[in-house]
Amino acid sequence: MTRRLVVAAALVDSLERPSRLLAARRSRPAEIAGRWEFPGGKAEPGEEPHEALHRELREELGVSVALGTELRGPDDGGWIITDRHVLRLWFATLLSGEPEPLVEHDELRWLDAGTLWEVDWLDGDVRIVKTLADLLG
Ligand SMILES: Nc1nc2c([nH]c(=O)n2[C@H]2C[C@H](O)[C@@H](COP(=O)(O)OP(=O)(O)OP(=O)(O)O)O2)c(=O)[nH]1
Repeated sequence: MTRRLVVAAALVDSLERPSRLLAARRSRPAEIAGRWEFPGGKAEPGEEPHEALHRELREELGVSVALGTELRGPDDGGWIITDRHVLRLWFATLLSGEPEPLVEHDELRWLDAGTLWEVDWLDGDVRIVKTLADLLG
């Protein structure tokens, strides 16, 4: 089965020395409402992953970002997050705008190494967060 590509951002305070990461709480759909994730969404057919990610962050958070490197995962470079979706994740920092939960999120939180597990991450994201935990200073 081909999984749908979801592109998302590990939005951090600094690409060189990240210490804080932005997590977003889903407000819908009901099955995952209240769980936390990396902001992002599905790439449209024919859309480049970077282009899709800039679009999603603009729509969801109202920000523009600079993209850094990709945090490559074990599943052909991506991260299988559900039966139907594979995630690709890029580091990013803010260029303009202050992130707001505009659509499909109802809360945002900046987390550091000490608070990373205070939120209830979506099941598929847990192993990604474990990998990121080692990178947060
Ligand atoms: N954006 C995002 N989605 C995730 C993460 N982890 C995870 O399991 N998912 C799941 C939730 C959804 O079932 C799916 C992504 O779909 P989405 O609803 O964010 O996509 P979208 O913004 O394009 O929304 P839509 O137009 O399809 O409603 O992947 C994550 O960290 N970020």
